[in-house]
Amino acid sequence: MKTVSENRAFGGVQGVYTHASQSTGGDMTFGLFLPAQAEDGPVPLLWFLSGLTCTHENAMIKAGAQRWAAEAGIALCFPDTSPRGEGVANDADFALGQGAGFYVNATQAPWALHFRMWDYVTDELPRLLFNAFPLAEEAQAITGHSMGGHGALTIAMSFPGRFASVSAFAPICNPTASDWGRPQFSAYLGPDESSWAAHDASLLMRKRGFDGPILVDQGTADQFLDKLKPEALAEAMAAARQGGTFRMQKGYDHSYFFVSSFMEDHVHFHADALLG
Ligand SMILES: N[C@@H](CCC(=O)N[C@@H](CS)C(=O)NCC(=O)O)C(=O)O
Repeated sequence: MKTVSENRAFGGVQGVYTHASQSTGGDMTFGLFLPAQAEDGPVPLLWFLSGLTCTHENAMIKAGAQRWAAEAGIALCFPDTSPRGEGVANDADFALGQGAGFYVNATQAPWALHFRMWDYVTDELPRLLFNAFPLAEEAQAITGHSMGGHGALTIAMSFPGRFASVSAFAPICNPTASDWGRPQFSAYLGPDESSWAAHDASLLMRKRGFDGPILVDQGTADQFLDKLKPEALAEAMAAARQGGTFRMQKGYDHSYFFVSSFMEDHVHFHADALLG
């Protein structure tokens, strides 16, 4: 692992690191914020998974999470959203290929070679982080924006007991029924739609739900509402009798102005679950 940069922030350190990844077969970059409390021992970890077109950097510099995480004594990890590089498959559509890994393990050519973001985020990167940094493996929570909200929700429901809490900002809620989902799952996972269900938060909600608190925020003026399908997740939560909070935020769009507006609430929500 190589250090790209480390900057003092809110009494802690915002770092950026690269490492050779086995799951994606190339170098991967991530951001990690360690609060000052990490100098005295392991701290809880909140994952932030980002959306389409994002690298590790967008949320790190625009979501405004560090201030609240520093106060709560929680670390933040900002993974990249896909493998990258010249030898890595890509597509002219910004919603497929580099910057659009959708947090799945691709099984289809040409994607299967590198696009293994499920393994990367749920297995390889956690192992690396818990070995290299003062982080408490038993105290994890997860959040994300848009495609990253989809990743956060599907990962949280797929690993019962791993995450104390899950939240999402404008998540892609029902990708198997959306233009943000169907083309990508066809490309990455192939035509057999039965393999898609494990990556649809609304279907997982009806099947398993999440054993812990959930917070979802969605702007009513989001330009991508027809693709995000918040109603599918809200209906699934009600049908599954899932405890949780689903908020429609009047007038907010899809941007990081929306994300940063509600970041304090989300970090406090996760801090309550992680620290009691
Ligand atoms: N570039 C796309 C929009 C993609 C987009 O809004 N991406 C969101 C996540 S789904 C984002 O976070 N973009 C990067 C940023 O705002 O920093 C378009 O023109 O329609």
